[in-house]
Amino acid sequence: MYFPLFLVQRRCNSYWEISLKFLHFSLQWKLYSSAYICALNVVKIHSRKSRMRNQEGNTSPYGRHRNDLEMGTSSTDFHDDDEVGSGPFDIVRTKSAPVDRLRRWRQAALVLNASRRFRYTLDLKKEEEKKELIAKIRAHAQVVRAAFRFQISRQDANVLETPEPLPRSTTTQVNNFDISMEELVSMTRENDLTFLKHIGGVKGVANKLKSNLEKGILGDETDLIDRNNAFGSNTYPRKKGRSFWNFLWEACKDTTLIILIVTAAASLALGIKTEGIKEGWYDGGSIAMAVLIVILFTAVSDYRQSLQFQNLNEEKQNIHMEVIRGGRRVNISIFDIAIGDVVPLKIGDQVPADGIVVSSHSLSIDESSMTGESKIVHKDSKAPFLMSGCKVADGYGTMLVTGVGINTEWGLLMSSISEDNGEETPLQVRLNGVTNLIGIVGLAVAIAVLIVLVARFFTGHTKNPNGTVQFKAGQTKVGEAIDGFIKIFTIAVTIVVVAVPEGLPLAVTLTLAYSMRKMMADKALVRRLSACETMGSATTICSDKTGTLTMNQMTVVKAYSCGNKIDPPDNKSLLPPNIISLLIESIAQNTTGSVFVPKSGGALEVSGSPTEKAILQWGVNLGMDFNAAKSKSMIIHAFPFNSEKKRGGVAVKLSDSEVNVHWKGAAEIVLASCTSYIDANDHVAPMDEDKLLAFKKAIEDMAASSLRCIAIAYRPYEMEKVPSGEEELSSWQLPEGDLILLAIVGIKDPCRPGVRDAVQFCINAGVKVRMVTGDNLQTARAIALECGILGSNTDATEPNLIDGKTFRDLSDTRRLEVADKISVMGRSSPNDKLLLVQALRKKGHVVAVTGDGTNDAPALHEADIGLAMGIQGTEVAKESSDIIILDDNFASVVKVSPRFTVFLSKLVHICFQAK
Ligand SMILES: Nc1ncnc2c1ncn2[C@@H]1O[C@H](COP(=O)(O)OP(=O)(O)OP(=O)(O)O)[C@@H](O)[C@H]1O
Ligand SMILES: [Ca+2]
Repeated sequence: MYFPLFLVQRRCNSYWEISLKFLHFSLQWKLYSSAYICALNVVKIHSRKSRMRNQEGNTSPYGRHRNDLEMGTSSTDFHDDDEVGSGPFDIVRTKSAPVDRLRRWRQAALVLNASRRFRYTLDLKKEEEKKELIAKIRAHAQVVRAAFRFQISRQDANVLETPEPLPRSTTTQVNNFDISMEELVSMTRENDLTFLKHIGGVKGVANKLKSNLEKGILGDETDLIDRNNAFGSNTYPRKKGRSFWNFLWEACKDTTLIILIVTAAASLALGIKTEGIKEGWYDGGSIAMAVLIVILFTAVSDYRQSLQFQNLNEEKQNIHMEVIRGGRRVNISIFDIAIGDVVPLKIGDQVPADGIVVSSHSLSIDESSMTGESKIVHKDSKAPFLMSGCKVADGYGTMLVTGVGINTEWGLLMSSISEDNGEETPLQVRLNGVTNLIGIVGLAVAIAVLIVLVARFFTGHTKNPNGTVQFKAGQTKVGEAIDGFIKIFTIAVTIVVVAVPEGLPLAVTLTLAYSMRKMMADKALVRRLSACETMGSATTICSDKTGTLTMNQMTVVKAYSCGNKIDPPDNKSLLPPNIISLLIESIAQNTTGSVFVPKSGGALEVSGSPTEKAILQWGVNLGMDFNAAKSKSMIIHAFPFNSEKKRGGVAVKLSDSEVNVHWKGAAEIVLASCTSYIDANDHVAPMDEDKLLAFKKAIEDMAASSLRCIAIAYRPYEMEKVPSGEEELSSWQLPEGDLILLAIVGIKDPCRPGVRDAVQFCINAGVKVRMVTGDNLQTARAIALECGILGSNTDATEPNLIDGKTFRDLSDTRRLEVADKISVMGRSSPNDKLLLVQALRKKGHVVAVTGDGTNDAPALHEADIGLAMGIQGTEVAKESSDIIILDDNFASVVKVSPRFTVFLSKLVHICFQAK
C-alpha cells in the first residue's frame, strides 16, 4: 500500500522526497506484477484441482461431445463441464465461454472503475451490435439464396419456356471491358443465372473480362491497373484506428484518476491554506503530477496496444493463395486478386472473392460464415455462384472472379465491423475475483478508518505537530472543523481508491501483449491473447508429423512396380511401356497439382501439395508431358483425396470411350483393394499370396526407413455402367475394389533440423511431445525415433505406439487409461486426434495441438491451445487455432511454449510439490 502512505505521510521537505514518492508509485506497478505471478500460482493450482475434481465425478468422459463426434464436427459454442456449478470467477477456460458466463463475472465484480477494470476484455455490448449487423447482412444473403432457389426450381419445372426479359442491358461499354461493374456486381450478388446464361455462361463472362478459363488473366502491371480501375480492388475500407488524443482523453475519464484529481485539489487547497504556498503545495502537487504521469503512461501504452492489434488483424486477413495467371500458378495476397482471375480451390480454402464456378469436382462450400446456416452447399455449373468469405468443405475446382472488395457481401461485412481484440483470459477473470476480495476488505478498512479518525478528531484526541489539540468542542470554528473532516475523508477515500487494485487484471493483458510482440518475432502469430497464458501451463503437445516435424519437401526416392524394385525410381528401362503410359495418365489426371512449362524454356514449375508435387515430378522424370497427358482423356468424375479415407480417385474417359478409374493413396490401404498387378511382361497378373506379401514387405521396408508410401492403382470400367445423368454422376461412388496395382512409391520427407533439440527441450521442461499423424505407423515410428519422441526401440511398443483404428475401437474408459502413454499415433483419422485430445484433457492435461488440415479443425478447437501452420495450413485450420506458426516449424512451437512454460510451470510445480 504505497499510495495511502504517500498521502498519510503528510509532509515532505525536499524535492528529493517528491522524487522518492514517484519511485513509490512506479514500484506499485512492480507490486502488481509480483502479485500477478503469485496469483498465477494460486489460480493454476486451483484450476488444476477443480479440473481433477470434475474428472473424478464424471463417469463418461465423452458425454459432452458425443453429438459432435457423431456429426464429425465440433460445436463452436460448447459449454465447458468444468465450469458448471462453480463461482462466477471460476472460468477455467475462456476459450468459447458462453457470453452469459462472461457477463456473470462482470456483474459479480465490485467495481469502482469499470473503464479500467474491463479494459481489453470482450466488449459485450459491441459484440451484440456486431452480431446484429452480421445478422442483417446475412439476411440479405439469405434472401438472395432464396430467390436463387426459386429461380432454379422454376427452371426445373420448365416454367421458363419463353426467355425472361433481361433485367439489364448488356450493351453498356465501360472502360476496356465489355461488361459494366454494375452488371457484374448485381449478377454475382443476386445470383442471376438468367443473365449469366444470356451472356454466354462462365466462358462468356471470361471473354468479356478478357480472361481465359485455363490460363487466367495476363496479370502484368497495366492489366491489373486496368482491372482495378474498372472494377475496384479486393480490399475494403477499414475502420480507422483511433488517434493518440482519443486515448489521452479516454485515460482522463478514468474514475480513479478523477477521484485522485479531486483529492489533489482538496489537498492543495488545504495545504496552501494551512501552511502557505511555499510549503503547502507538496502533497497536492505531487498527487497531481503522479496522476499526469499515469494518464500519459496509460494513453501511450493503450495507443501502442491498439497499433499492435491493428497490425495483427491485417496480418490475419492477409491470406496468401494461388491464382492462375498467364497459364502458371502464382502465389499472391488475397488483396491482389483482380476481376477475371482464375483461382483454383481445394478443401480448406477460403473463397477469396465473389465468383463463378469454372470447373468442379465434388465441390462443396460451407456458407455458414455468410448465411449463418450451417449447411454445406454443393456447387457446380447449375449452382455456380460462389460467395466471398465462405470455406471449401470438400472437393476441388476453379473459379472465375467476378466481384471483389466492397462489392461483395464479405467486403461489406468486413468494412462495417471493427475487429475487436478484447478478450479476457481465465487468469484475468480470477484476478478480478481477487481484486473483488481486496476491494471489500479495502472498503471495510476505509470505513473503519473514517469512523475511528472522525471519532478521535471530534473527541479531541488528535493534535497538530506543535502539540495543540485539533478540535475543541465549542472553541474550534465550524470552518476549521470542516477542514479537519475533509482531511480525514480524503484519507478514507484514498484508501478505497488505492486499496482496490483495479489495474491488477489489466497487468495480465499488458504482460501478455508484451509476450505477443516477442512471439511475433519468433514466427508465432497470436490470434487469441489468452493462448499466451494457457501456453504457459501446457503439459503436452500433440504434433502432426508432416510439415511440422518434417520439412514437407518431398521426393520420390524408391519405387516398386511389376513386382520389382525400380532402381533408381525413374529408371524407365525397367518399366514396360503400358505401365508407363497408365502411370502417366494416372499421375496427370488424378492430382490437384499442375506442371507449368515456361514458353521461354527453363525449369518446369511443379505446383500442388508437397505429396502431389513429389509424384508429379516423378511422372515428369518418367517422361510425362503434363498438358498432353491431360488432353488425352477427360475426367468424368472425381473423388478428391481426404485424410479420412486416405485415398483419392478419378474416372477418366479416353478418346475411344473407354473408362479408367485411377486411385492413389496410402499404400497399404490401396494395396488391400488390389486383386491383380501388371507384371514385367506388361500383362495383368493375379495378386497371389506371395506377391501380396512381397509388396507388403516392400511397404514395410520403405516405412521403416521413414518414407511415406503411396500406391497407384487403376481399373478399366465399362462405359455403360457409368451413370449418364448429371445428377446421378455427381453422386456416383467410384468403384474401389478389383484394382490393378501399377506402382508403390516411397517418398522421403526429411526431419527438420533442430527438431530433435526442440523435442529434448520440451522433455526437459516437463512437456510431453506426442506425434499424431495420418501417415503409416512404421513411417511415424521411424521419424519419432529420429527426432527423439521415442527414446529407443524398446519404447516403440503398444500403447506407446498405437494405430489410429486400435485407439478408436477402445472403450471410453480404456481409452482414457492409454491416452497418457501414447507417444506416437499412426494412420489416425482427424477424429482420432480429437478423441486423444479429449481424453488427455479429461486426464487433467493442458493440451497444445498442432495441425494443418481442414480435418484438424475439431482437434484444434478442442485443444487448450490450437496451433495452426501458417504456410501449409488451410484457412479452416487457421481459423480454429489460437496461434499460427508462421514458418510451420516445430522448433517455433517450442519457442512459444518455453517463454512461459519453463519459468511459470516450474513455479507451479514447486508449489505443487510443496503441497
Ligand atoms: N495427395 C495425396 N494423394 C493420395 N494420397 C495421399 C495424398 N497425400 C497424402 N496421401 C496419403 O495419405 C496418408 C495420410 O495423409 P493425411 O492427410 O491423413 O496425413 P498428413 O496430414 O499428410 O500427415 P500428418 O498428419 O502427419 O500431417 C499419407 O500417408 C499418404 O500415404
Ligand atoms: Ca496434417
